[in-house]
Amino acid sequence: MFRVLVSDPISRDGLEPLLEAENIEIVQKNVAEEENLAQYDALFVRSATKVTEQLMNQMPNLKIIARAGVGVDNIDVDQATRKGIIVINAPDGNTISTAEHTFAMIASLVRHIPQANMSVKNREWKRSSFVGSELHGKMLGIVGLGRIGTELARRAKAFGMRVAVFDPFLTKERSEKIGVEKHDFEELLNQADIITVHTPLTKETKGLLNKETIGKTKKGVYLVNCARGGIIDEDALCTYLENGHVRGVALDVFEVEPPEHTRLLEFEQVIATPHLGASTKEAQLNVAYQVSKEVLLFIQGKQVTTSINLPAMSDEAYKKVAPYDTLAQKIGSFLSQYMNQPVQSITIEYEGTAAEIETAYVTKSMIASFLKQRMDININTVNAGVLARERGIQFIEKVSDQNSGYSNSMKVTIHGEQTTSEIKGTSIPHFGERIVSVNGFSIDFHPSGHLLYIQHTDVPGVIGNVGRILGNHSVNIATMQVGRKEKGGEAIMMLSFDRPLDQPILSALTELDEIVFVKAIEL
Ligand SMILES: NC(=O)C1=CN([C@@H]2O[C@H](COP(=O)(O)OP(=O)(O)OC[C@H]3O[C@@H](n4cnc5c(N)ncnc54)[C@H](O)[C@@H]3O)[C@@H](O)[C@H]2O)C=CC1
Ligand SMILES: O=C(O)CCC(=O)C(=O)O
Repeated sequence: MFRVLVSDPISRDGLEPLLEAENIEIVQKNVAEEENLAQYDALFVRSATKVTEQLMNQMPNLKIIARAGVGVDNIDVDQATRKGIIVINAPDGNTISTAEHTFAMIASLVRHIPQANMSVKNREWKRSSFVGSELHGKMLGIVGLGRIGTELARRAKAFGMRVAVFDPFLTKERSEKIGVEKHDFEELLNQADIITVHTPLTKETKGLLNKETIGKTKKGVYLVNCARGGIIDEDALCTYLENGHVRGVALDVFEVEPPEHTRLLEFEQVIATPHLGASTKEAQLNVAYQVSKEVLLFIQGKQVTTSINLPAMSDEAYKKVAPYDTLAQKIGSFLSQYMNQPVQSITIEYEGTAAEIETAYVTKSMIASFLKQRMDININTVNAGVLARERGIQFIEKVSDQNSGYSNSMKVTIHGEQTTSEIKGTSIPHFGERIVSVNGFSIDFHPSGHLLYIQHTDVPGVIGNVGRILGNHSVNIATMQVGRKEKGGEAIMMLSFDRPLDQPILSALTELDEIVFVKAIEL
C-alpha cells in the first residue's frame, strides 16, 4: 500500500489519477493533526504547510513531496535532497490564473476599484476622489519573464501597454518573439509606470526592490507583487508610500502570511488579496491533476518529469538511458564491493552512443549504487551527489563521441586511498550489459548474480585447482571467463554460481599458491 497525505486544501477531482489506481490510500488531513506521520510515502502540499527538516524527520518513509503549485520556498529542498526525497511541482497549471489575477490587480490599482467599492458600500458618492489613469500607452515593467510574466505581457499588450522586461536569462530572440523590450534593471526602474515582479524568491531576488532600487523608479510609480512576499522589501515600501514617491501598491503575497503585523495594510494606497493568484477552480484542478499523474508515474517506477531535485527526463529520454542506468548500477556496486577502502574520487567516462544520453542521471545512479554498499541510509539518484561530496568523494564525468572498439561504453575509475580500480562495460541491444574490462584485463561477462573474481598468476593448472576446490564444496560453476594481459603474467577469472559462496570456500581458494586475490561479489 502506498500512502499519500494531502496536507493543504487540494482539489479532490484533481487527485483522480491516484484515486482510480489500486493500492493507494489517500488521507486529506493537515500534518499538524496527523499523529502517525511515519506511515506516509508521499506528501502533497500547497503553500501553507511548511515542509521543514523536522517534519521530514517525522516521516522516515517519505519518498516524494508534491507541491500542487509552482513556488517550492515552503519546502526545505536541500534537506529533502539529502534524504533522497524527490520534490516535484506543477510548473504551469496555475500560470494563466496567476497572470489573470495580476492583471486584475493592476487594473484595480490604477482605477482604485477596491477603495471605490468600499466607499460606495459606506453609502458615499465621491467620484472625484477616485480619478484613475489609463493603462493604454503606459509602460509595464515586468521583472522575470517566465511563464507568468509572459502571459501577463500578452495581456498588457492587448490593453495597448508598452512592456519592458528585465530578466537576466532572457535572450534577445525570445524578447523579440514575445514583442517586449528587453532592458537592464536600472533602465526598467527609471522608465516603467507600473512594475510587477514574477521571479521565484531566491537569495538574489529577496529584496530586489528595496530602499535603493525603489528610489530609482519614476515618481508616482505603481508596484505589484503577486509572486512571493519579500521580493519587494515591505519596510522600503512603507517609506516610499509615506513620502508619496510610490503612488500605489498591489500585493497578493507577504513576507509573513497572514500579514498580521505589517504596517502596509494601513495605507489607503495599498490593495491586497490573501495569496489568491492560483485560487481558481481551473488552476487547482490543473495543479492537483499534474502532481497526481507525476506521483503515479513514480509509484509505477517510471520517470517523473517535473522534479526540482532530479534531472528532468521525459519517458522517451529514459528509455534511452535505462540500459546504461542498469550497467552503471552494476559497475558501481561491483567496484564498491571489490574496493574495500576509502575512496577519494570517481571518474565516469562515456563513449560512443553512451555519450548521447542524459549522462548526469546515469552518473548519479552509479554513485548511488556505489555508496549503497557502504551506507545504511536511503540513497538514490536524488541525494547521491550531495552525499558523495559530503564524504569528500569527488566525481568527474567525461563524455566523448569517439569509440574504442565498442559502439557504446562506460568506464568507471575509482581512486581509493590505497589502490585505483577501473571497470569498463557496454550495453548490447537485445543482449544486455557486459563487462569487457576489469583493471585493464580484457574479459566478457554478464554482471549479475553470485560472482567470484579471482586474480592469479597465469600458470597451468590454476583453473583445474579452482574447479577441484569448488567441486569438493559441492559448488556448481554456472559460467566462467578468463582474461590476461600477457602470457605467464597476471590473469583474472570471473565465475558465476547459483548460490552465494561462503567464507570457508573463499579461504580454501585463497590458500592456493597461484592465487593473488579472491573476492565474492553479489550483484
Ligand atoms: N501568487 C500566487 O498564487 C502564485 C505565485 N507564483 C510565484 O510566481 C513565481 C514565478 O512563476 P513562473 O512564472 O511560473 O516561474 P518561471 O520559473 O517560469 O519564471 C521565473 C522567471 O524569473 C526569472 N528570474 C530568476 N531570477 C531573476 C532575477 N534575479 N531577476 C529577474 N528575473 C529573474 C527567470 O529567468 C524566469 O524567467 C513563482 O516562483 C512563484 O513564487 C506562482 C504561482 C502562483
Ligand atoms: O497554492 C497556492 O494557492 C499558492 C500558489 C503559489 O503561490 C505557487 O504556485 O507558487
